Amino acid sequence: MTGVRKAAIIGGGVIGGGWAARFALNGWEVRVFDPDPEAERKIGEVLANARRALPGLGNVALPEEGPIRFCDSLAEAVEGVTWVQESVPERLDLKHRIYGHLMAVLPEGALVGSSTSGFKPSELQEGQARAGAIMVAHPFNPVYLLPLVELVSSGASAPEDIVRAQEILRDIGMYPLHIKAEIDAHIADRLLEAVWREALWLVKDGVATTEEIDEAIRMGFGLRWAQMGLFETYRIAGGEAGMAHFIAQFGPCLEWPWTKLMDVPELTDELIEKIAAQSDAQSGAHSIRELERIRDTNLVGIMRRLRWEDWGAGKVIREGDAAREADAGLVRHVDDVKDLSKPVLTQSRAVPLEWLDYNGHMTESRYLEAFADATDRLMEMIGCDLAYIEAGGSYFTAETHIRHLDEAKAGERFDIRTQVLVGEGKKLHLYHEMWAGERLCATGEHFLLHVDLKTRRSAPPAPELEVALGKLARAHAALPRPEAAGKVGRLS
Ligand SMILES: NC(=O)C1=CN([C@@H]2O[C@H](COP(=O)(O)OP(=O)(O)OC[C@H]3O[C@@H](n4cnc5c(N)ncnc54)[C@H](O)[C@@H]3O)[C@@H](O)[C@H]2O)C=CC1
Ligand SMILES: C[N+](C)(C)CC(=O)CC(=O)[O-]
Repeated sequence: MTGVRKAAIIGGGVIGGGWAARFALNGWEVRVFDPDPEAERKIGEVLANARRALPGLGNVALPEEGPIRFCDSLAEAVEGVTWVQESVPERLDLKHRIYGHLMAVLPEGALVGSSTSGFKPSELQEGQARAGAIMVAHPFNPVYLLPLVELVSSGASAPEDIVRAQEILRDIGMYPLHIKAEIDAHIADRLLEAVWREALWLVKDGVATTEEIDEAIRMGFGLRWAQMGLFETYRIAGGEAGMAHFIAQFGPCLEWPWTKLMDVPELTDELIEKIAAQSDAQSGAHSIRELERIRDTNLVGIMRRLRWEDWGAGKVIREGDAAREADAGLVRHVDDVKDLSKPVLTQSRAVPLEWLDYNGHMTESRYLEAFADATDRLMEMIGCDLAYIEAGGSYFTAETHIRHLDEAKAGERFDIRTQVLVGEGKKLHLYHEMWAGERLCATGEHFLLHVDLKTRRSAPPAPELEVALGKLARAHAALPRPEAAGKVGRLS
C-alpha cells in the first residue's frame, strides 16, 4: 500500500485496543483518543497479548512496530491520518456526536471506519458533513488475530473510497468482506444473534448450563465452522448427493418446532444472575487476560494449520506473507540476492505461539522446523522449486546437527542466514545461523543429497540447478568456515 500509514483510534476499549494493536504491529503509526484514564493501561495489556500472538501467525516478519500515542483531543488524534477507526460504545447518539466533532477536523481524503456491531452506514451518516467518508468496518474479537472485517457501505461512499478502505484493511492483514446491502447487524452478527438467542432460551428454560452449551459448540460444530462455514459443511452432510439431498432430508425439520428464534427471552435480573453465576463457575478460575491468552494460543494453532492447507483464514495469512516478503528482505531466486558475499537470508519471521514448550521458550523440535524451512527456501532459490520436484528431482537430508545457544520467546522476531559450505554435484552442505537481533540463538548444519525421485537414489542435479548452486557456492567459498561446522560441539 502506498501513502501515509497513520491511523486514529477513537475509543480504546476491548475493540479499539485490538485495532490499535493490529495497526501498530503492522507498522502503522497510531494515535488513540479515549477519555477513560485507564485506557492506556488497558491497551498496554491488549498490546502485550497481541505481541505474543500476532507476529508468529504468518511465516514472514511483520514490519517494525509503529508507535502508539495517547492524545488529549480528537483533533490531535486525527491530525495527518488516513484512517480513523471509531470504536465507542454502541449508541447511535454518541457516535453521531463524535462524528459531528470529527468531521470538523478530519484531514482531506481520510476515511472513517465504525466498529459498530449493528448500525447501518446510512444511520451513522445521518446529518454528517462528508457522510461518504463514513463506512462500517465491523471487526471480530480478537481484532489483532481474526481477519474478518465486514465493510458495509451506503450509496453515499465513492467507489474509489471503498477500494481504498479495502486496501488499508488488507494492509493490516484483514479480510474485508464488502457488504453492499445495508441490514441491521450486517451478516455475521445476524447469524451470531440467532445462536445467542437460542442459547439464552436453553439456559432460561433450564435445559442446559452455560458450560454444556459451550461444550455442544466447541466439541462439535464449532470446529467445523472454523474451517468450512455452514454451507460447505452441510454440503458434505448431504453425502455423495450433496446439497440437494441434504435439503430434501432436513428441509422438513424447518417446519418442526426446533427453534425459538422469533421469541426473545426477557433479560430479567434472575436470568442475568443465573447466566453470570454459571459463567463464573465455568470460567471464573481464569482472569480475562488469561482467557484471552488461552483463546489466542488456540486460534493461532488453528489458523496456522489453515495456513499450511492454504484454506479459509489461512489463505489470508499466506497472502499477507507473500505481500511482505520483499520488505523483509527475502528473495525467491539466487539471481535476486543483492550481496552474494554474505550468508543469504532464508527466513525472517517470528516465533509462533504453538512453538513454545513447558519452559516458556521455543521448543527443540521447532528449531529443526525453522532450519528445514530455511533449507527449503535455499533449495527454491537455486531452482529446486515445486515444478522441479514434480519433474522428478529433489534433495533428501542425510544428516543434521543443531546447536541450541540462546532462548527464543513467543512472538520474537528471528532471521536465518545460510552459508553454502559445499554445493557441488549431488552434495549440498548448508550452515544456518538463527539470529534474534544481535543474539545467535541456534545453528543448524545440514548435509543433503540430490536425488532422482523415481529411483529414490542419489543423482546429479539438472544443469540449470547446478549453475545457480555453483554461483552461490563459489561466492560463499570466500567466507570463513564457521568454527562449529563439522564438530560435535559441547559433547566432545
Ligand atoms: N465487544 C465486542 O465483542 C465487539 C464490539 N464491537 C463494537 O465496537 C464498539 C466498541 O465496543 P467495545 O470496545 O466492546 O466497548 P468498550 O466499552 O470496551 O469500549 C468503548 C470505549 O469507548 C470509550 N469512549 C466512550 N466515550 C468516548 C468518547 N466520547 N470519545 C472517545 N472514546 C470514548 C470508552 O472509554 C471505552 O474505552 C461498539 O460499537 C461495539 O458494537 C464490534 C465487534 C465486537
Ligand atoms: C456481541 N457482539 C455483537 C458485540 C459481537 C460482535 O459484534 C462481533 C464479535 O466479535 O463476535
